[in-house]
Amino acid sequence: MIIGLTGSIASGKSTVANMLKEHGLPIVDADLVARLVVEPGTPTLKKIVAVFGEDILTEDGAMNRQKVGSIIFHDEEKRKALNAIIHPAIRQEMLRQRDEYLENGEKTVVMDIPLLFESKLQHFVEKILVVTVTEQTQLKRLMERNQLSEEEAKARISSQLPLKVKEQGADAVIYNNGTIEETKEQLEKILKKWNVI
Ligand SMILES: CC(C)(COP(=O)(O)OP(=O)(O)OC[C@H]1O[C@@H](n2cnc3c(N)ncnc32)[C@H](O)[C@@H]1O)[C@@H](O)C(=O)NCCC(=O)NCCS
Ligand SMILES: Nc1ncnc2c1ncn2[C@@H]1O[C@H](COP(=O)(O)OP(=O)(O)OP(=O)(O)O)[C@@H](O)[C@H]1O
Repeated sequence: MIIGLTGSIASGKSTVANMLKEHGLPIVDADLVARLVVEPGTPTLKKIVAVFGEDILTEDGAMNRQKVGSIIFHDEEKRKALNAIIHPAIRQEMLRQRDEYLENGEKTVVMDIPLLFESKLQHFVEKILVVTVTEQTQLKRLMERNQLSEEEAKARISSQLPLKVKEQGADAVIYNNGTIEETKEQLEKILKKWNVI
């Protein structure tokens, strides 16, 4: 079974992905893949520089993530331009990793894709698991984790579809406002229902 794990920024996807890892399930992580495909020397980074300019590089030729983030989360056109360059490369590498796990005999693969709904990737997966929180919790956790101002955190949140919309498209929802233990209990119930554990 291919499980699509999604939610929105700081809703708790990585927290749940770690719990899935503890069950021995393989994870294909879109955020990690997004880092891989822009490593220095990659064709994707060259295309990004051609559009965004040399200013977005650090001294050692890597993509300056903070700088790119501060541009794209405040400018929809720039975000679309970045997505158009980087998303095809991310998709290709994610499918390669998924197929490798399946070829190695894994029965279940988890694809952690923050933008599953925004990028209309529902067809990549068989079951959709949405990790959700209230807007208040999301804002608080994002500001704390990334050391962002309220304005910066809100810009990031509003660049994604509302969590309420994602909940409606889910096969199962985990409400991650409570303790980590409560989240773990919800996850285990769902995995049992899906015969994964
Ligand atoms: C903008 C970048 C450089 C910021 O890097 P940074 O290290 O600060 O954040 P990180 O990569 O860990 O992403 C954190 C979260 O931001 C959100 N996010 C990232 N990119 C986007 C985007 N294009 N649109 C909306 N939300 C996004 C996701 O929820 C993601 O989980 C980076 O996120 C990036 O390269 N984004 C484009 C690729 C992408 O769309 N990634 C999302 C997964 S496919
Ligand atoms: N149940 C919880 N109780 C307290 N803190 C939590 C809980 N779940 C997650 N957090 C914290 O909230 C922050 C966001 O969680 P996490 O990194 O798992 O979100 P995410 O959805 O993967 O975010 P992103 O899309 O930005 O990568 C982290 O600092 C995490 O430690």
